[in-house]
Amino acid sequence: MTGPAISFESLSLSFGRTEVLRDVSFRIAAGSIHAVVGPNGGGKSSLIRCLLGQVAHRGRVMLDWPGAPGRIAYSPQALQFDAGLPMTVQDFLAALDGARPAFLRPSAESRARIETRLARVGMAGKSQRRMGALSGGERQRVLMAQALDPAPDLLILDEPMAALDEAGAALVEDLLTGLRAAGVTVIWVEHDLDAVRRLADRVTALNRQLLFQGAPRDELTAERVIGLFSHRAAA
Ligand SMILES: Nc1ncnc2c1ncn2[C@@H]1O[C@H](COP(=O)(O)OP(=O)(O)OP(=O)(O)O)[C@@H](O)[C@H]1O
Repeated sequence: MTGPAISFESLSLSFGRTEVLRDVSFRIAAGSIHAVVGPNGGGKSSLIRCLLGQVAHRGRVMLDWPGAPGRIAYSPQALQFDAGLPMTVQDFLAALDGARPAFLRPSAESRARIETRLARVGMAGKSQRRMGALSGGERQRVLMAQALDPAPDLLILDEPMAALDEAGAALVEDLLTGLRAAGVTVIWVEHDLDAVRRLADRVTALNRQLLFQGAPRDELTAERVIGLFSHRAAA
């Protein structure tokens, strides 16, 4: 076991007058794959931003590590950047390494490591492609590549399969299975409920407030699923 347990306690978040999360409390077990599901605008990404410390919120988020705090990695839902930037995949991954100034050519060792990372996500040989020229799925794979190396102890995935084709989704499923075996804690925002049923240990459903949580096979019944996605986000 390398990953932490995570407790959200009475988490509330508002943007101006809009209440995005209301009194949300739940716990994620150490070393588990924990899915967060819910309708668009239901507050899933906002919950992640609270966990990452990116937004001021009420309530508490606590990480309970089994030993010394480990590495936290994050693969965001999307990457915002100017598509015209002359930035290659290699430039992007090297800049995130942060070991040397971004304008210097990465060392041979760093370039080899980037190639290995890319191969792991099915992007072998694409390090010289321009980031702005990648498809949505390829961009998603690059985001996964940066999250997986160095090996994380806590991995936060915000809709990793959203832009992926079937092969890409299968790759993410394989990666998740490997992460579980390694004892990594994974918090996984996902719309594909079949994938959640197959892979997640626990699921939490959010629509601004906590709707239900438990084992996916018990909780994601047909009725619940219809109820979950037939409404817009709560006002
Ligand atoms: N910085 C912000 N300022 C104002 N409102 C925001 C901000 N960020 C998010 N919101 C609003 O908070 C609500 C919840 O958004 P959030 O992105 O957390 O939902 P989500 O469940 O991740 O949705 P999706 O599945 O569409 O990604 C939405 O109504 C969104 O417009």
